[in-house]
Amino acid sequence: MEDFVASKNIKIPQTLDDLIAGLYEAFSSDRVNVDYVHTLMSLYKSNPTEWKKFAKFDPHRYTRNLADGGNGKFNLIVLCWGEGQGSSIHSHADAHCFMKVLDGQLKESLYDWPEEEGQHMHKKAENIYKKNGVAYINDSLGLHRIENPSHSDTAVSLHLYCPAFDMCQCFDERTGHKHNSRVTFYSKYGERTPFCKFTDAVNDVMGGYTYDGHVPENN
Ligand SMILES: N[C@@H](CS(=O)O)C(=O)O
Ligand SMILES: [Fe+2]
Repeated sequence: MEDFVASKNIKIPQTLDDLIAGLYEAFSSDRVNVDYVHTLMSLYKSNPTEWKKFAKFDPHRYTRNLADGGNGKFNLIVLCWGEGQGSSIHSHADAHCFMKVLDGQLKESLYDWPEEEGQHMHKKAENIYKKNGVAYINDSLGLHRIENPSHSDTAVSLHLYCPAFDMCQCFDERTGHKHNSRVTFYSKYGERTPFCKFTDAVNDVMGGYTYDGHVPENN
């Protein structure tokens, strides 16, 4: 990574604001340089005083808290994982997905896309990411599930999605059956989003039962 830093002349982000400024620059053109963004996110050293305002936990499920809308190019989201909380196996709506651990540890289980329904899904790898580690996935690499494996410590991660998305697919590990799922924001810019019951056909929600003012199309 150091060679890459030297050769690309990357300015090391000293603060979360520096990181966000670097990301705006990185996403100012339409081509996403995955290695560059990965390096930039790795170089930022997590400082809780900078991201605590976004980190809102829920006792029942992991939360998604919008930190920056990336000028319409990307979403930067702080995810909070209580002890033992995790996501279901899911896809990423054709987006680039970067995940940096800000606190604690997270376990990623990687799966192949199911070839046909009715078969147990194949787990192809398991990775543990420690504080400041960065993971990357997109749909061509497969599906994943993230968990906080600790039963005594919480975990926090910073996710960058480009482009932003509000629906993805979730999969049943035993059968490969998939269904559409809405991804919501538990808070935006540090403010809790108001509760609302959805009335459309999508009944699964990732990231907290909230309504963020935008109703996606029915599935
Ligand atoms: N992609 C998930 C988080 S994770 O489990 O990777 C989400 O945006 O909610
Ligand atoms: Fe994910």
